[in-house]
Amino acid sequence: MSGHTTILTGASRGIGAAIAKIFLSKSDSNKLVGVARSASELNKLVEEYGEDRVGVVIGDVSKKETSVQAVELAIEKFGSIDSIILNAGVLSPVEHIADANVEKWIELYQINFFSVVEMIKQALPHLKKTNGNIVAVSSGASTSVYDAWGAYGTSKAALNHLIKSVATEEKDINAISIAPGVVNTSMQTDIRETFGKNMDEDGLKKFIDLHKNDQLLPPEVPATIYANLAYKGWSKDINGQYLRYNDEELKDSIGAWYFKDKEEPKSAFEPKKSPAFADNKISVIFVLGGPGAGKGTQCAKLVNEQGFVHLSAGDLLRAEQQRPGSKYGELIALYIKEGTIVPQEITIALLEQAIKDKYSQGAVRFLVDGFPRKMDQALTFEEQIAKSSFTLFFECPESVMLERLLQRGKTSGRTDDNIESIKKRFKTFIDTSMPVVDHFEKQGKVVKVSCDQPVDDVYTKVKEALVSKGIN
Ligand SMILES: Nc1ncnc2c1ncn2[C@@H]1O[C@H](COP(=O)(O)OP(=O)(O)OP(=O)(O)O)[C@@H](O)[C@H]1O
Ligand SMILES: O=c1ccn([C@@H]2O[C@H](COP(=O)(O)O)[C@@H](O)[C@H]2O)c(=O)[nH]1
Repeated sequence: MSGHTTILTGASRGIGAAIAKIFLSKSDSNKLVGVARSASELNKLVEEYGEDRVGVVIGDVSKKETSVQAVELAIEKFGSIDSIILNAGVLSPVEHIADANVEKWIELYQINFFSVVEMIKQALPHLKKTNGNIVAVSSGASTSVYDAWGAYGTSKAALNHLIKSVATEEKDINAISIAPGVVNTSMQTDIRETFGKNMDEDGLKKFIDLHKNDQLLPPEVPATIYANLAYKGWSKDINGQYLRYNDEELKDSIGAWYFKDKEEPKSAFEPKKSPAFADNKISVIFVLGGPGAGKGTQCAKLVNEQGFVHLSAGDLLRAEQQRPGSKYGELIALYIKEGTIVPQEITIALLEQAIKDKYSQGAVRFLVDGFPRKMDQALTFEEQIAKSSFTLFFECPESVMLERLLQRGKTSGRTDDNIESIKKRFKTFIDTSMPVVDHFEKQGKVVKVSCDQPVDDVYTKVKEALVSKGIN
């Protein structure tokens, strides 16, 4: 039996579910034993990747038999264990120490800490044979105090120490503890809706604001780091350490793709930087509409007849995905197939470069197609690159878009022109992209064109829309 086998706890939701998918899509020879309390999501993994690559253990990680079963299953089914990813964890009880219900703290420790000791102990003899990797999902709360998070924070601090200890005691294995950043999972929903009542107002507001300003990380971002670490390992000099998912120290080990500056969210009092193309040096029209509405088709006509430069964010991402040596390739592929929005840093960097290249060749009129798809992109683009003149929005019934995409899928070769991805893209469009259209509409900067007609009829309306905005 060959390939890399990992055991992943907390595999059915949030970061764990994303790690499972990313790990399994990295290589057809990767195998996973997923551990979770509920079966449904793990069974979906079995359906998608096959019984010969996915083993399932349904159980409570705080029970010894769950770890024993996971290790036994990995060995029986796949023959070895190359890594374990210790992700299962709970946040509750969120309460001040003065009010501590110690029984509840012990329950939390059973899950967040003792289950990890047990799983490491059970897997260790097998990990030693493969010089395997132990990757623990820690938290920023292990080193910083968050109000009323004493139980969780101390358990994660203990986890960091455990990882350092095992890396020191066991020379044949590697162990590392990584904090995932503030991630858009059900834990954040619980903080906002339930646990927050015991936190002080300022502490809770930070989380509410991150959510409101669309600054929570998609689970795929840290999940990619965890999957890569488990799969590829890391350099000796960081073995045993606690790091954040975007720390520079990880860069060399995994060629990671997502390293944000370590700066905190900007203060409201900081002076705003002006965009790269201030003072109307260029004109930018955002072209938005549902998947398959016909944005690309109409943009192509405008390029031919009116001399615009057409930049499709989707095309730029697909080109970056294909570019040999791209460190973002795998990540982009995953987001596109899932119909979700690639982290803005990647897309905006690609767009900025493309605009600068074209500008240096004399271009000043840009159609930016399929962007911004998310509020954070809209705000960052207008702050850092250029203000948009307006948004051309294509309205189209979903049934028509579906038909067009399925038709296009017969020849496009796109990984997202299939019914599963299309459904996800429609959902992302409604949930994530429509708020951008609403945002610009409130500023009186949206022109709508209905596009459920033949291409040339739509084009006539597009030209009228441009004329209404002073463009001939
Ligand atoms: N008005 C139209 N009538 C019929 N078919 C159309 C029309 N406009 C576009 N199409 C076809 O529908 C498909 C989707 O069009 P297009 O690629 O332009 O959409 P899009 O909005 O850019 O899609 P995506 O967001 O997925 O990139 C294409 O195969 C195109 O030929
Ligand atoms: O700003 C963007 C634009 C696109 N994406 C991703 O690409 C696919 C395909 O985009 P098309 O415009 O249909 O070519 C889209 O579903 C997203 O996954 C993105 O992340 N950010």
